[in-house]
Amino acid sequence: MNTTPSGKSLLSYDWVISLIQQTLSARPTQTTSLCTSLHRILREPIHADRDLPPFNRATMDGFAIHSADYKPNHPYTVLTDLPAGEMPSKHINLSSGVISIATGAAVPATYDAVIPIESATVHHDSVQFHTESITPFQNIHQRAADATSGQQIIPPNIQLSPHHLAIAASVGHASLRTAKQPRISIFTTGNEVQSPDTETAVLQPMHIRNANLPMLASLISTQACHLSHQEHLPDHTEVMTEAILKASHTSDLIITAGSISVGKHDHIAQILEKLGYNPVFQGLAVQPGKPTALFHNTDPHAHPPVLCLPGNPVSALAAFHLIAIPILNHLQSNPSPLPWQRVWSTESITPNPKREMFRAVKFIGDTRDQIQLIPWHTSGDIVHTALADGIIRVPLQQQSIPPGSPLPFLPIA
Ligand SMILES: Nc1nc2c(c(=O)[nH]1)N[C@H]1C(S)=C(S)[C@@H](COP(=O)(O)OP(=O)(O)OC[C@H]3O[C@@H](n4cnc5c(N)ncnc54)[C@H](O)[C@@H]3O)O[C@H]1N2
Ligand code: MOO
Repeated sequence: MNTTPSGKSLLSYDWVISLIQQTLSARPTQTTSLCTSLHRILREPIHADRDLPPFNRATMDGFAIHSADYKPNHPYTVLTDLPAGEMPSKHINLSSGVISIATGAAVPATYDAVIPIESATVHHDSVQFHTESITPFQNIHQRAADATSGQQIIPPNIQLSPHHLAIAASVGHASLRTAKQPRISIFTTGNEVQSPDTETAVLQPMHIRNANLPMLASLISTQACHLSHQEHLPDHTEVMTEAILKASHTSDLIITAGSISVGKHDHIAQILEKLGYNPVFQGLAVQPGKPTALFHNTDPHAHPPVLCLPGNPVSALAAFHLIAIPILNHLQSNPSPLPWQRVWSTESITPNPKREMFRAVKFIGDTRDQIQLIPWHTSGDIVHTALADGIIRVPLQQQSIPPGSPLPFLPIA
């Protein structure tokens, strides 16, 4: 049976994703100013407050004309010049000639076409055009062509990009209703793990430097959330308990790395259980990332969920992409799926028949859909990811996967 050493069954990755969706609740809604709304999840539909464009907009600098009156090389009187943002004087009889018009100006109702300046020869207040014929509404972006007043133009629950802010601004939203971003605390663990700035000469032979803290903190910065705290903890239950309790006040999710396997010095699960936490899942049939666990508390208002990533840096990297990002998306009701894409293997791959394998790969050639495995030296080897473009998902199966087979690929941040 596919179990952890403590006898619990390992859950499939897909099952764990559905458990996340069933167990965690989405964050509340708040109002954010337009300029602070970038990358947040929109929680309201945005409607056009008037027709878009609101008037027949000239799309070229040139001359506004009534198309039915058009004759090539005929001299037309230029009645006035119309810059964007202005109206022609009411005293001008527009049907007695054409007007010079700027891109972005509202074309008066008398006219239904704009001839670009490049097709015109101007002589004082007279103009002739060289084009053979013109068509109604040429070079005019017609009123309501983009949206009619009241029409929904951005649906709710999408992640806001700069162009969404442009759309919202154009219909008069100086602020938006968005999902509150989760505040995240990160803890790495381990007495052997020293600060990255420890000098080589000072580092003990049995010590290593902290690779996970900068990696996880920067991964958080790629997501729509707020890093409220980051700290390295020794393998000391009281210190770890205190730190987790303290972070509970300022976090909507706590992420730990390490100390979650089955060894004597792996304390996190027992600490969480003493604090009233229960596992949502603990142990996945994946490699790397097997010990990954999610705990939630019987008192979720006082104690945020805790996601425990394995300490091995490649496991933490993979589990962040595979598990933490779906959790962060779910907390904000961001329905975006992970950006899996299909790639083709250029070599034969031997799957793990008990655990779905996730492996670092790099693209071969320019098409970015042919991949090569990067040799794997255990999940402790972060060095092998240096040239990785992403990870592939290798299905659970006995038979080897022949070259040319399609596989799901997830880019790494
Ligand atoms: N008897 C068993 N032992 C292990 C099992 C198992 O099923 N039975 N699972 C293995 C797997 S798979 C993994 S993954 C690791 C995960 O263990 P932990 O999450 O408890 O992590 P640690 O033991 O604390 O550390 C593992 C490894 O990673 C290094 N590490 C930890 N933190 C950092 C850091 N911040 N920066 C760099 N490297 C770090 C640590 O020194 C260890 O070498 O358990 C297996 N064992
Ligand atoms: O799950 Mo561990 O992350 O396989 O090495």
